[in-house]
Amino acid sequence: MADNNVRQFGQNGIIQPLLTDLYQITMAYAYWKSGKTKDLAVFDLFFRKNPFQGEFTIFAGLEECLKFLGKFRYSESDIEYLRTTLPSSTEDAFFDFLGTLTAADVKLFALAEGSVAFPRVPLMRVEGPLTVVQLLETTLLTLVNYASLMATNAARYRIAAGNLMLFEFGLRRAQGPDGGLSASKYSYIGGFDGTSNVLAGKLFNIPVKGTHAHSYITSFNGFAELKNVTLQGRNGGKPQDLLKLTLAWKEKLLSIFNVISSEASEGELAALISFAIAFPDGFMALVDTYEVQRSGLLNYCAVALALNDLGYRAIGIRLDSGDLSYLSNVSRHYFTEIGRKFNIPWFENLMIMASNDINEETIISLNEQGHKINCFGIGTHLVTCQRQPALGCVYKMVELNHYPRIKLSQEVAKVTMPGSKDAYRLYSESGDALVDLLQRSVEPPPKVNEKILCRHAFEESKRAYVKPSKVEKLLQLYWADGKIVKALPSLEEIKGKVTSSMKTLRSDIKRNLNPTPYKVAVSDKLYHFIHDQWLKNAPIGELS
Ligand SMILES: Nc1ncnc2c1ncn2[C@@H]1O[C@H](COP(=O)(O)OP(=O)(O)OP(=O)(O)O)[C@@H](O)[C@H]1O
Ligand SMILES: O=P(O)(O)OC[C@H]1O[C@H](OP(=O)(O)OP(=O)(O)O)[C@H](O)[C@@H]1O
Ligand SMILES: O=C(O)c1cccnc1
Ligand SMILES: [Mg+2]
Repeated sequence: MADNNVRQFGQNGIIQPLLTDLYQITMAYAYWKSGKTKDLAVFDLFFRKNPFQGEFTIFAGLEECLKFLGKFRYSESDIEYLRTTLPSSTEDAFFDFLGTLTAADVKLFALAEGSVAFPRVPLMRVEGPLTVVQLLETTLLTLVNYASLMATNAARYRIAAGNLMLFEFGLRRAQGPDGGLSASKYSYIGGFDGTSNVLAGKLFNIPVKGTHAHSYITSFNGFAELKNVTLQGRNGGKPQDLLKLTLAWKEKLLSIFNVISSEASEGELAALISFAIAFPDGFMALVDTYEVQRSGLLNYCAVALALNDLGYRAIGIRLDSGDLSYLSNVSRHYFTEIGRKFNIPWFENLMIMASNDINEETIISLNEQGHKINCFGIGTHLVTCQRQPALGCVYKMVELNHYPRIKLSQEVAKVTMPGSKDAYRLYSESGDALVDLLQRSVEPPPKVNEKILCRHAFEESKRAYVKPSKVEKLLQLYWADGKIVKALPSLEEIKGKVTSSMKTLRSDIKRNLNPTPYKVAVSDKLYHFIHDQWLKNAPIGELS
C-alpha cells in the first residue's frame, strides 16, 4: 500500500462499492425480495455518440474497473451506514446478504484499454448474478466515462499538434483533485508527453515537467535583491559573476533588438539571473511578464548567452499571452539571428513553449497561420473537456437467464441491441479498420477472406459485403473466477495502443471538421434478432 493513503489496494481509496447511486442498492433489495438474486444477467456498457463532434473515441479506464472488481465487497461500516439509509422496513437478512457479495461469479469482457472505439459497440460486456452486476453499474460508468473522454480529448490534441510536445498543465482548473489526477493520467495515455502534476508523476510514473509562474518574475524589483550572483562554470573553475556577464551581453544585444537599455525591466532581468543560477542546466523561463520583444526576450537572451559563457545550454522560453503565432515567429527570428551572429548554432533551436487558454482549435489555427512553437502547455480546455464535458456511456441489460432483453425508445438510436453479442473489427489489406461488426455471441466468428454481409442495425437497405484481410475479436475476457485472467498492459503499453490503434483509422475519420463516420454494422442474424425482439416487445396500439 502506498504511503499517505492516497492509494489503497493499488487504487484511489474512494473507488469502493458505496461510490454508486442509491437506486442500485434500492434495486438490490427489491431483487432480493423478489428472489431474483441468482438470475443470470448480461449488461453491455457502451456509448451512443462520439464526443467533440468527432467520429472516434479512445476507450480507457479498464484497469481501474478490474481493480474495483477485485475489491468489491461491502465493509461492516458500509453496511451499518446502509442500515441507517434504507427504509426501516428493510429486512435484516438483506444486509447479511449484502455482506456476502463479491465479484467472484462475474465475468467481464472488454476492449483492450487504449483502443479506438465506436458508438454502440460494447466497451464491456458484464455477466453474472443479477444483483451484483446491477450493483456495479454506476461505478463502472464513472470509471470509464471520464477516462475515455479525457484520453479521446488528448488524442485529438495530439492529432492537431503533430510531433510537437504536449504538456498537461490543468490541475488547478480540473474538476476537483480526483478529476485532476485522472486528467493527468489519461491525457498521458491519450498522447501527451507529461504533466505538471507532481502527484500524478509519483503515482503513475508519468514524466513531470514545468517552468515557473509570473510571480517569480514579479517577485524581483532590481539587482539589489540578488543575494548571490556567482555561478561556477559547467566544467568547474572559479565561480563567475553571472550578473556582470549578463549585463555585458545585454549591451551587445540592444542594437539587435533595437531597444534602449531602460526599456527592458531590471526586475525581470534580476529574476531571470537568479533562476538561471538555481537551474543553470534547465534554464526555461517566461518572457511575457512585461513586454516580450523589448524586455522579456532581450533579458532572456542576455542570461542565456552569459550561461553559455560558463558552458551551460539554456533550454527555452514560455509565451503565455499575446499573439502566440506572431510572438513565436519573433522569438525564433531573434534566436536565429543571435545564434548566427555569435556563432552559437544551438541558440536558434531554443525551445518555444506556448500556453494560455489553448484548445484544439487554437492549435489548428496556429498551424494555419504559421508559428515556431515546439511545445504546448495546456490546462483548462484539456482537463475540463470544455468542448464536451461528458461521454454518455450507458450500461444496459441485454439478457436475463439466457433470454434477450430489449429497451425500446421513441428514438431508434436509443433502442438497445438485445442478447449477448460479440464484436469484431474487420481490416482491409492495407491495415485500415473497415467496419466493426456486432454478432450474436452464438454465431461463429467472421473469417478472413470470406465475404461477410454487414448490415446497418436499423436501416434495412443499408448493407455491404466485406471480405476482411484481418479479423480482430474486440471483446476479450479480463475477469473471471474472482480474478484478472488476462495480463494487463503497463501505462506505456496502453499509450502505445492508442497510437497504434489510431493509425488503423483513415484520416478522414480523424479529421477535425466534418469527419466521416466509421461504420458499425450488425450481422444478418443479429439484424433479424433485433427486429424480432423489437416486434415482440412493442405493444400494438389501437386507433379509435
Ligand atoms: N495567433 C493566434 N491565433 C489564434 N488564437 C490565439 C493566437 N494567439 C493567442 N491565441 C489565443 O487567444 C487568446 C488570447 O487571450 P486574451 O485575449 O485573454 O489575451 P492575453 O494575451 O491572454 O491577454 P493578457 O496580455 O491580458 O494576458 C488565448 O486563448 C490564446 O490561446
Ligand atoms: O491557460 P491554461 O490552458 O488553463 O493553462 C494553464 C495556465 O495556468 C497558468 O497560469 P494561470 O492561468 O493560472 O494564470 P494566468 O492566466 O494569469 O497566466 C499558465 O500560465 C497557463 O496560462
Ligand atoms: O510549469 C508551468 O509552466 C505551468 C504549470 C501549471 C500551470 N501553468 C504553467
Ligand atoms: Mg491563464
